[in-house]
Amino acid sequence: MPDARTIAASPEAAPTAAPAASVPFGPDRNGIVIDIDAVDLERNGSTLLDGVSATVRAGEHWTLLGPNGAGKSTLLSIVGAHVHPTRGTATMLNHRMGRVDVFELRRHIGHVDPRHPVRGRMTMLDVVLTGITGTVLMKPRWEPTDEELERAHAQLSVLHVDGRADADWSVLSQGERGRTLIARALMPDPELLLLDEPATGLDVAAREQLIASIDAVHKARPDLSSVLVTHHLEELPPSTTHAMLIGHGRIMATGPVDDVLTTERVSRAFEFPIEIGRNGSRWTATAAR
Ligand SMILES: Nc1ncnc2c1ncn2[C@@H]1O[C@H](COP(=O)(O)OP(=O)(O)OP(=O)(O)O)[C@@H](O)[C@H]1O
Repeated sequence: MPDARTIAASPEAAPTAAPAASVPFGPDRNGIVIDIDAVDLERNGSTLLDGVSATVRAGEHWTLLGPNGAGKSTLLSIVGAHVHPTRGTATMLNHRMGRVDVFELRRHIGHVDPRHPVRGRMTMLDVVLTGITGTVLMKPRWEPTDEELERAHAQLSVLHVDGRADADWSVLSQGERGRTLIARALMPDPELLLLDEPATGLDVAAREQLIASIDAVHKARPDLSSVLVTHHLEELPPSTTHAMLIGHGRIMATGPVDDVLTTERVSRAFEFPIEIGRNGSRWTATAAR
């Protein structure tokens, strides 16, 4: 059995940390949905996050950018209430980690994880419906209501894949899977949507459709806030409002997207000369000559 010191130092989110909350899950009275304050995360003797602070308000769409190993997914796992900070505080939807049942908190956060493990025979619609139960598999003896079925189809329709609702997961393309996972994450009607490299492995057409779908979701749900992790500026939806650059577990720049995504700041974060450009509502990044 682990001793008390091991438990206290464990970064894994304890499932039953505190009594059920009476405060509703949503923005606080200042409209803040994510409040990360002076967060450090240590694992196996390494510092993965070092003094990270971030504030996200309702309706903002953030991107978290940085080189491989910078700490992006680690930060997203704290915001998704999967990992506790070693030091500092993480408050999402007006509930601080350590004082809230993380399972309850997670039900209000849509998390699109490209490594989502679908098992057994499931259709696209089945996978979307598991967003209601918060499970990987269809819950035994659980049946969706007509309203839930209608909502699942409506989500797939916004993402332009409703025609494939009955297709088996095993035959879906990467792009169809990506959009299925977004629809799944939206099923509980979350206040916060986290997207971890949603365009990984997509061809250019599927990537463009995905970006258009994310924009459509932002338009359909103006109160929704989102955080999208990527390495590629070309993958940023035009609806992106803010950006954070992260390097070696530290924040390098944060603020409105046009202030942060500059040639100088991006080059510093990636430790490589990169020229940032705009192509209409999109961003480009090329090696500076
Ligand atoms: N359990 C762990 N123990 C020690 N180091 C870890 C652990 N988990 C992650 N790391 C390290 O933490 C650093 C940050 O990892 P993270 O996955 O957050 O980076 P990232 O910015 O998302 O990277 P990528 O762009 O490559 O996905 C990496 O160097 C990784 O090897």
